Amino acid sequence: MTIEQHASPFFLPTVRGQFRVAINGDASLPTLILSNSLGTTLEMWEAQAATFAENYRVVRYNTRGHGGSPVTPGPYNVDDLGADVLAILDALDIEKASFCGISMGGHTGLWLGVHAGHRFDAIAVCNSAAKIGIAQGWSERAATVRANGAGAMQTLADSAPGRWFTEEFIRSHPEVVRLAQGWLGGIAPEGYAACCEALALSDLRGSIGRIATPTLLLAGASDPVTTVADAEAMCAVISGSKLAVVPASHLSNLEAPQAFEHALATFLAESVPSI
Ligand SMILES: O=C(O)CC1=CCC(=O)O1
Repeated sequence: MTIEQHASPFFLPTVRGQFRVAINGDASLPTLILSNSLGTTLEMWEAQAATFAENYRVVRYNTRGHGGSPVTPGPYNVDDLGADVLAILDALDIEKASFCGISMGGHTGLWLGVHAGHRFDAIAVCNSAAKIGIAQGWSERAATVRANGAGAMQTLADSAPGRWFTEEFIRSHPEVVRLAQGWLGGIAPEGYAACCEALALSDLRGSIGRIATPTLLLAGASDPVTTVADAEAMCAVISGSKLAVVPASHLSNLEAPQAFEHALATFLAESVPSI
């Protein structure tokens, strides 16, 4: 397929189904692919797409189960989520890219570093961990969502701000908080539950030491979900990796976009050839 600018999301056919994708930036630039967190959509990267499109062809996609991407019956596993990224790159004829994912998206980035590092110049793992949360918690959340459908998504959206943002940000930026809650409220229950199960099943602690691609571990100083200690633990075992801590909670690209973009831009400039 000829890669053009698709600033508005479109449906990209791949061997693993049709994914909702948006592309910003000139086709001659190196590719940066952005991966969303659980319960959000590619719209979470609006600010970063605008910033990084000056130097990169920015490809955003919705993870399986989310916002127009395939909602196949679960459970999913992280192999599915990683293979989807490779299918999207293949469908766009992109041999090599840089990757930035947040939370579940960052966990997918770790899988890509372990299993397909040759396809990436650089991998940024933001607000994430080699094992996110505890399996039982994710399995229970998946079961609740399956049992209660749209009502459960609304309940999760109501409680999301405390998991995603600091109290100070919730007070000062209610419009951003409402926007993010709206993304979660619109996710298909089966897709959300199936991704919870992927997080329940996945434990990459024993394999991330094999990552040889330049890796950034970006943490939010006030993140209660995936902590600075989680990022430090990954940094200790991924050879040559870098650590950055930004003043934010879990959705740090929304809460501290300037600090997030500065850390990511610095890392990419050091890691990506010809930038
Ligand atoms: O529970 C949440 O909403 C936070 C979260 C954990 C993994 C992820 O992607 O988001």
